[in-house]
Amino acid sequence: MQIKVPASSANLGPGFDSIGMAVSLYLTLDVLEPSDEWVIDHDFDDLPHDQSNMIIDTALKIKADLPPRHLKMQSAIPVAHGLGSSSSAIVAGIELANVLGKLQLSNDEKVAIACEIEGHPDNVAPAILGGLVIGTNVNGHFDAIQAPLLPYALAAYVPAYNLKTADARAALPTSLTLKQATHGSAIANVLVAGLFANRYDLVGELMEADEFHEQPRAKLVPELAKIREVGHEAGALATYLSGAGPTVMTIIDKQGIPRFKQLLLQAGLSDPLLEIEPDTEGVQVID
Ligand SMILES: Nc1ncnc2c1ncn2[C@@H]1O[C@H](COP(=O)(O)OP(=O)(O)O)[C@@H](O)[C@H]1O
Ligand SMILES: N[C@@H](CCOP(=O)(O)O)C(=O)O
Repeated sequence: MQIKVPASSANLGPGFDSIGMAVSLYLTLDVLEPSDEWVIDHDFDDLPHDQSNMIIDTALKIKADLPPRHLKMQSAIPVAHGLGSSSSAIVAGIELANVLGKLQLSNDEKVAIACEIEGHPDNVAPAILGGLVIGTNVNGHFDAIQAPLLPYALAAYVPAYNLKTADARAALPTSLTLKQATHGSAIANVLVAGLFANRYDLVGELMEADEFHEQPRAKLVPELAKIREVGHEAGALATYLSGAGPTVMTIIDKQGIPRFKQLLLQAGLSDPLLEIEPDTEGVQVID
């Protein structure tokens, strides 16, 4: 049996900690034979191979008496790069507990559990549900709703350096003025309305008008401003900091990507540019 989990690109600009999109990079987890101890094979130097691995740790948080298995994990999701690698591990762990423990969890239950672990829904909710998802917690429960996807391709600029989410969150202010909070929230509100009204140009403009997190994080990801400028020249709809970075996501017509890539190189930006697209399936179990 195999569990397949998509990466996720969170925030989409002003949707900080609330809006996220599943994207076509995947973690796969092969559930192999029973074992005396939990063992997970993978090729990531910095990740553990025992039950301290986030995938197994998450599964045991949900069902502590799961009998140990030999697992094999492969992932195209760069770790600590703003593409939801930690969330993909959490969601894989929830699904592992769900299947091995025969829990029959609903998607809403998976989302609620994942949000409680991660603390915010904008990676785990799209990784579970697929598509573009908007969520938050209210009165002690998390809820997430899918919104229409933008009919565009995605180009993810992936700098070589890592940026742990915790470090990028430490760069944020602890408070905002009422004016900043209400205006930043209003921008996100109109972005969501624009998604349902197919007002793509307005959505693109609002995606680049975040007032919560991109400015204080700009010093950690100096490429963002330049990529956004090059994106405008290439006719992209929008460019935003993917999650906590350093990945920078550009929403662009597929046929515009080659010229975008060429303009980035001319601007001295030569790190990998991944041509991806939204994922619409979310977490899958493949027998
Ligand atoms: N495939 C994986 N398997 C197990 N743990 C993982 C995996 N991917 C990420 N993690 C855990 O998540 C941490 C990175 O989380 P974070 O800083 O939030 O980065 P990201 O922006 O990629 O989510 C890693 O240090 C590791 O502990
Ligand atoms: N809203 C969070 C999103 C973190 O996403 P990740 O892919 O970097 O884990 C934040 O911006 O801190």
